[in-house]
Amino acid sequence: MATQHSIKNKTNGAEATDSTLLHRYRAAFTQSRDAILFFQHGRIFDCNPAFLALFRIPHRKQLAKLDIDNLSPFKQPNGQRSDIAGNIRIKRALNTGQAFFDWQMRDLGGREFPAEVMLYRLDLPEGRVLQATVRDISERQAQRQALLQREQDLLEAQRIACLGNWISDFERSEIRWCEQIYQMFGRPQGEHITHAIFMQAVHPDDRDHVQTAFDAAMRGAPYDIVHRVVHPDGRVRTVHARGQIEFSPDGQARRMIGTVQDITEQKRLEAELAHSAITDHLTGAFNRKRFDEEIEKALARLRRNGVSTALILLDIDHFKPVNDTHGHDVGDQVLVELTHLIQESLRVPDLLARWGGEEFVLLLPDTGLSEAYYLAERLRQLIASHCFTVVRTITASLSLTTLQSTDCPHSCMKRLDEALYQAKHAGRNQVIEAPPIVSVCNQPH
Ligand SMILES: Nc1nc2c(ncn2[C@@H]2O[C@H](COP(=O)(O)OP(=O)(O)OP(=O)(O)O)[C@@H](O)[C@H]2O)c(=O)[nH]1
Repeated sequence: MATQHSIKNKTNGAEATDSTLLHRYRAAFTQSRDAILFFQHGRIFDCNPAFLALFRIPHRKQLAKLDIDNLSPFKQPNGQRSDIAGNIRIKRALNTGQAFFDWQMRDLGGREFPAEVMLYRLDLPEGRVLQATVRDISERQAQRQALLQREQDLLEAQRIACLGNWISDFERSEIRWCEQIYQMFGRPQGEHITHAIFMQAVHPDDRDHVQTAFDAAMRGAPYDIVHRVVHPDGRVRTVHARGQIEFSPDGQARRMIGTVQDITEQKRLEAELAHSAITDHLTGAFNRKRFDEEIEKALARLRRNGVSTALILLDIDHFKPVNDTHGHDVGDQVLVELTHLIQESLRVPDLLARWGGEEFVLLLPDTGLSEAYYLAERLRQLIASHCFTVVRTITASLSLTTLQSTDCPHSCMKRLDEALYQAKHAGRNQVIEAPPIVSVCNQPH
């Protein structure tokens, strides 16, 4: 008795479940937001409301007149004819049971839109039919397009800023560079980059510096370094790299993520600025600022190591008549020519500065009085024998001295000035040695 009752319940339960399921399937079909249709031999014989809405079919009765080809434009965006390309996919679904693809659709109002299509073959007692699920992906594509556009904008901004981004993946032992960095490093796009290849591209003189910064970054310090890179063709660029290590929860360094900026041009401008700050614009000789720095260093060297430094002061004779007779431009030209003439006679450590107007000063490290006299005399003769543009002949008067440990810049320049005055008074075009007196410096400097 008990067994009979239980079978009846089971039977009732099974009947109830089937009808519920049918109800649910129907609801899923009619309420689905995806457009679903069934077709056979190109004719649609059933669809859900989402399909009618998506393709703007006003009434279900119109389905009878509708061919599956009416739902696509004549050609797909890749130029293929929709009917031919569509048939290939239908055949694939019939043969293999399914086919998934992206497709350009067209509704009855003529609006075209991209869609994702899933075709399933259904083997029904009345024959093989195809179920198609069509999903409008125009919004997704618009989002993808916007994302692509943003990526391109970012790349463009990075290009303008000469900036690139990189990831050093320690787990895979590789470095991933953006396009920009391959250009910055002069490497072929897409080359597999390892730490060793990166270090090879770093200027040999900067490698230790980069490795030290990298090791510090591995201990958690920010990676922030300026270094040079050498292109395979030998060109050198200067870059500013910044990065930060990412650690896993157990404290393992997983990867370093960062940026690198090409600052070659900025460095060139800085160097140009620094150079112009210590250079006389007309002649290209150093200016007084640079001379003042160098004389202080020479005095410090003398006091520390007893290294002798000589100074020569040079003043063009009768320069005023040059300007008065030939004009200021010719006077300028004489100053430039004279500078080149002197510079060609100097050693690398010697420094030529324009002291003012038509006066120049030479600082000669590691030079004694007799050597300085020899150079001064040589310069005097060179100037007197040189044929200057327009003016042809000019002469110069020179004085010289060596730095004394009790000197200050002011005292030795005073000594030189006095000796130069004597040279002028003695008839110009001559060299006078300033007596090496022990000076007491009371001038603030
Ligand atoms: N063209 C040109 N002339 C300059 C420049 N700086 C100074 N001078 C000129 O140099 C001349 C110097 O004249 P003075 O100080 O009288 O000396 P000098 O005529 O050379 O006579 P001595 O030094 O006594 O032999 C002046 O005419 C200045 O105008 C410059 O940058 N360009």
